[in-house]
Amino acid sequence: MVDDTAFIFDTLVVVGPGLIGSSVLRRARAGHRLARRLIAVDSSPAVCQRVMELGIADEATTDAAAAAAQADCVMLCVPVGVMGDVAAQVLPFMRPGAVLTDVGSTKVSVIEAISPVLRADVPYVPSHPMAGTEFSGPDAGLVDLFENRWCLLTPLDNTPASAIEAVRELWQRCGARLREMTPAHHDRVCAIVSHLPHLLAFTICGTADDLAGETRSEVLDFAASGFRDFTRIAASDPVMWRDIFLANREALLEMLGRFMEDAQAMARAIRWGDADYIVDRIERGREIRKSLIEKQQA
Ligand SMILES: NC(=O)C1=CN([C@@H]2O[C@H](COP(=O)(O)OP(=O)(O)OC[C@H]3O[C@@H](n4cnc5c(N)ncnc54)[C@H](O)[C@@H]3O)[C@@H](O)[C@H]2O)C=CC1
Ligand SMILES: O=C(O)C(=O)Cc1ccc(O)cc1
Repeated sequence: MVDDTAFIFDTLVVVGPGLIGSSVLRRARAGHRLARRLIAVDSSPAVCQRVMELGIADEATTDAAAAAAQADCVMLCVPVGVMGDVAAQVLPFMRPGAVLTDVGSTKVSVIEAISPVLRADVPYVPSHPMAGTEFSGPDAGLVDLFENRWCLLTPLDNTPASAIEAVRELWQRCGARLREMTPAHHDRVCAIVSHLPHLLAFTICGTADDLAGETRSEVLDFAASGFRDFTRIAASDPVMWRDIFLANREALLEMLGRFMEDAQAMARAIRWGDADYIVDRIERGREIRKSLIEKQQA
């Protein structure tokens, strides 16, 4: 049991204090007893400087090894494509018993990338807060980003219960609700609820942009009619989403295949005037929206 009147960790090191990392730092700064001391690590000196200007860490450095040596917990908040490299930079310097965690949007590939450099005396708890925005960087963080949102944990068979409990407590103090699942199940779920919607948003914006001249300017002028909601998601960070698509290739392609079949079925219903099919599909969409509102996840 974690003592809920004490800090969970003495020193928390957040590697990659962008949208997600800086939101955790802001939460820790706001008196939720995540950690007594906060160190931010980023490969960009400009990000380190900004973190200090924002006052959301006690220290900000590009020296991952020196920070890791002081950590009771290292949280990796970098794009999923560099998780393995960054883990290799911090793990050799971590103290025995310190906890490693990450916030990556894909889990099988991140665990595969980190596993070869893992140490038996450093427990690793993979996590994924299901909360975010289309913005990036340390200025984009929000103290209440995780409030009432799900955070998914995908512990390994040998992850000690005490480390899982500490990471659970950290997310709970960020306001999140916790669920545990296997990494493979996580990746299938996220492929349909998060990764495919982003793929569709990027694609529809590209399709609209490919339309010639006049029509393109009309897209911008009259976009309020549905298109606008896609553009918010399509404004997300290219490196982050490139990495997610490549990392979750199999599950994403499976969900895309199913979607394309269903889109074909809709096209067929429209061609043949199958009004009942069309209405049924729209009603299912409305039901899903209604249940999200009821669950306060809309
Ligand atoms: N943006 C979102 O809505 C969500 C993102 N995630 C995951 O969280 C992670 C971070 O995403 P964001 O906070 O959105 O990204 P971000 O772009 O806002 O921040 C990432 C930070 O990592 C730094 N960085 C990149 N490579 C590095 C390296 N090799 N060494 C040290 N620092 C490095 C960048 O300079 C940047 O400051 C990603 O793995 C993403 O999949 C998870 C949930 C939601
Ligand atoms: O901004 C949005 O709509 C998001 O979907 C944010 C988001 C992005 C990536 C994740 O892994 C989880 C949440």
